[in-house]
Amino acid sequence: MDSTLYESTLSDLKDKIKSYPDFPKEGIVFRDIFSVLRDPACLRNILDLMVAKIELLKWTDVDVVVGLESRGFILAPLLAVKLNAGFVPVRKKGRLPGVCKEIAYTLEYRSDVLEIQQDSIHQGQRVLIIDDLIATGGSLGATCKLLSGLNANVVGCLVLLELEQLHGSKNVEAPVESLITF
Ligand SMILES: O=P(O)(O)OC[C@H]1O[C@H](OP(=O)(O)OP(=O)(O)O)[C@H](O)[C@@H]1O
Ligand SMILES: Nc1ncnc2[nH]cnc12
Repeated sequence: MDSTLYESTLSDLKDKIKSYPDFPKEGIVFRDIFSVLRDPACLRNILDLMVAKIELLKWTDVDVVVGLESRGFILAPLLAVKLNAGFVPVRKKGRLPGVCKEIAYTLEYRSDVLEIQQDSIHQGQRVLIIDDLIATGGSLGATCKLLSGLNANVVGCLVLLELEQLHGSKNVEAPVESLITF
């Protein structure tokens, strides 16, 4: 994709993302990806732009795409198909059967526990982590730690939106890239 088209498509997407002040708590400005996903052209553009970014970063050679529950589950499997990779979920505690590894974490507006199935990734597999958004980096940081515990080779994390002022990538041990910053 040529760089002028890339930039204008991103700028158009950014303009269409709706923001909700004081949701889900006072002081949080909630950036709602569903306001663009419902538009078929925007959904297609998001996918194309994410693939273009992955190609630019040379992150294409991956075995597994990991997605974070729940909004990460929308984009991760779509990208896994494009990259000819498998999809592995990281879920909130108590939802995955079998032996799981867990980690407690804090995000912009609450705390929780994340889990991954122990047999879902093999030692040395190349992993790309996908989520909709990075705020404090709590969720992606915890996911990287879970994957380190499975001896995975995390190539990087790609998100659609980054909340720049929170400097979330500092809390993530793998490289973090985003398409749109607020
Ligand atoms: O960088 P952080 O501070 O960790 O925040 C980012 C996370 O917050 C949201 O998840 P959340 O679990 O709140 O909601 P969801 O279940 O709708 O994805 C979002 O989808 C990211 O995963
Ligand atoms: N400000 C925000 N908007 C949407 N999702 C979020 N997850 C964490 N912080 C968020």
